[in-house]
Amino acid sequence: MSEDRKNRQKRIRNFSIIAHIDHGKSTLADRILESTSALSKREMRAQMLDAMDLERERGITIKLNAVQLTYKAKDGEEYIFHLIDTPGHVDFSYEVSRSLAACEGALLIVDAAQGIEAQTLANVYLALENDLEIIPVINKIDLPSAEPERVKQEVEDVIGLDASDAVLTSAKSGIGIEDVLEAIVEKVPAPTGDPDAPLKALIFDSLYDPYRGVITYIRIIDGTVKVGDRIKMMATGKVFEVNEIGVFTPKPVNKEELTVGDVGFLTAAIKNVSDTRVGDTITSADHPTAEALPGYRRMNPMVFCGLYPIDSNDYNDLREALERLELNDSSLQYEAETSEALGFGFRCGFLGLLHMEIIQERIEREFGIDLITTAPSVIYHVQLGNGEIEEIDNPSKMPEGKMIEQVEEPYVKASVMTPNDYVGAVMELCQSKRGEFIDMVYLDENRVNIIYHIPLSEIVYDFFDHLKSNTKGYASLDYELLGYKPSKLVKMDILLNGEKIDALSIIVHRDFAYARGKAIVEKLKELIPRQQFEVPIQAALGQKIIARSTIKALRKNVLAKCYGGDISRKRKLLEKQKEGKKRMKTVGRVEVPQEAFMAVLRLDDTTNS
Ligand SMILES: Nc1nc2c(ncn2[C@@H]2O[C@H](COP(=O)(O)OP(=O)(O)OP(=O)(O)O)[C@@H](O)[C@H]2O)c(=O)[nH]1
Repeated sequence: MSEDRKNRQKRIRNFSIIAHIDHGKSTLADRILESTSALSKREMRAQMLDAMDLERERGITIKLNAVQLTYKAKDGEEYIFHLIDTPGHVDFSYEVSRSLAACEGALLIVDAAQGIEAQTLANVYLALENDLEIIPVINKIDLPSAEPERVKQEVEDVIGLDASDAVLTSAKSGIGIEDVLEAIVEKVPAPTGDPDAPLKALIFDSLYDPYRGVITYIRIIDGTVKVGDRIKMMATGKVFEVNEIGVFTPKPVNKEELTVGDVGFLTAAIKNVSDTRVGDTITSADHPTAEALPGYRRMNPMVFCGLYPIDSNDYNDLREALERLELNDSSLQYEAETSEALGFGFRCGFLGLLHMEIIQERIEREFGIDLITTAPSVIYHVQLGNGEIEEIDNPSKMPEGKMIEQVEEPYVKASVMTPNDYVGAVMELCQSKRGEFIDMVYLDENRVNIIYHIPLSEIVYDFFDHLKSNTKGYASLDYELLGYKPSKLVKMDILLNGEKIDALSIIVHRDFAYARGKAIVEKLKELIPRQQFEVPIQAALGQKIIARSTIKALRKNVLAKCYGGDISRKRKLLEKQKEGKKRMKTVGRVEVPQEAFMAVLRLDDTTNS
């Protein structure tokens, strides 16, 4: 038995595909699935690995997936592949690292026309950190603008990888797919663990299923696990009995055992997702291993915002929705908060803006709850006169100005790769976002990597959108947290009808406060519909009003037309009004639409200049 396992182990290859967004990762994964006949053509829906609707719509990959495939190689042997999917967006690099820890190799896809982009490099570093064998794949060679030789050279010069035998593919037209499969067999090392040693399995993801409890996605590093075994979670010491074991092909298929090198799933009537921490080690309860795997470093959310139900009766449903989402997404954080303006809601922490938007959309779609979201904020470190340091993730909680000694904000190191022609545009954008120029490195005669230190708060909102539009989509961005630096920051309050609206407060740089305040009150004037009465909008620093505009009163009352007579007509009109109010929240006496809460940050280019 043990011999069989060892023989089988030699034929296992565990790998991920890493790429910059849109370089063809999903398309290549589809081709690999097709040609290892995991699915019949008919079953094969486009982009099978991107299972969730949202992912398909947005064309991005969020959740990790692991598929077992079999491939009959040219040497006549049948190999077992585990393809572990990774997300491609900059917000999710932590999840990339998680899946890479379950692999021995990675296919590095580079677009033959575009060459290396910011996340190509970022992903390579993650793969190197995990000691993976990297196989360069130059994709989209069918494009007229493809320059595979130039891109190979770039891979050698910029990444320092030997690209002489890089695989050339067109995932779209199916060219080079067999070469990719053969390269996996030849270059990715087989797993090295011992099938007879005590069990050591890495949890790289988990998912809550209402019927089966928590489903953990595992990679076996040492030992073997069978149905009926008693297993122990090393972080919590909790013991469970294994109910089900299996692999995804991509359909779930139950198995009797998983052994060294296998990547699959396990259920054990685990009701509480906190018992299966991603990165934890599962071992045998009866023959435990002495040492757990190193695990993952915990990723802290970087962006925070308030989520409030429009209908306050939905509060409990919103709590439930967040609980459910957290089960499958350990990087989501939330805690209850109250706002004078918006009532009861939650302060939530996200990895980035895209993560935030995805969660928000899922709550609205999957749970049917209409939300008001407040403008996202980063965490500020506020040093008080008495030496204490407070961490502030909600601008309205900023202490009074006179108590503050100093405010620090998080900075990131941003690298922007761009064609030469847009260097000016990129630098202008970075400067306008309070960026500090650090370095500029030529990748080849036409492409540059520009490094800036920029406050995270300036990056999170619309930096990426501006970058794309200022460079016609050619520039790419990657960033990592640098640390905290002192800044001249102040809280700006917004008053509607004389009342301070806590959910609209923001933290701004003092030098930009006046321009920003002016722009915000003008924008709010456009966004907030006219009411029955005049509504002044003011921006204030402390007690001092720095900008003001006024929404004029509505001239006509819709009901006035009804002459008090026909009651059903009156009701209809009221219904109609209600429809129009869907995404509004009454704040004090003023009805404020969702867009207004975002408008404090999403302002056009002019605000920082
Ligand atoms: N011409 C050409 N287009 C390709 C090729 N491979 C992928 N594409 C196209 O490139 C676009 C992006 O491909 P995806 O496979 O979705 O890219 P991805 O890297 O998975 O993107 P994310 O999932 O968003 O990270 C799609 O429109 C594909 O049809 C190729 O070999 N040639």
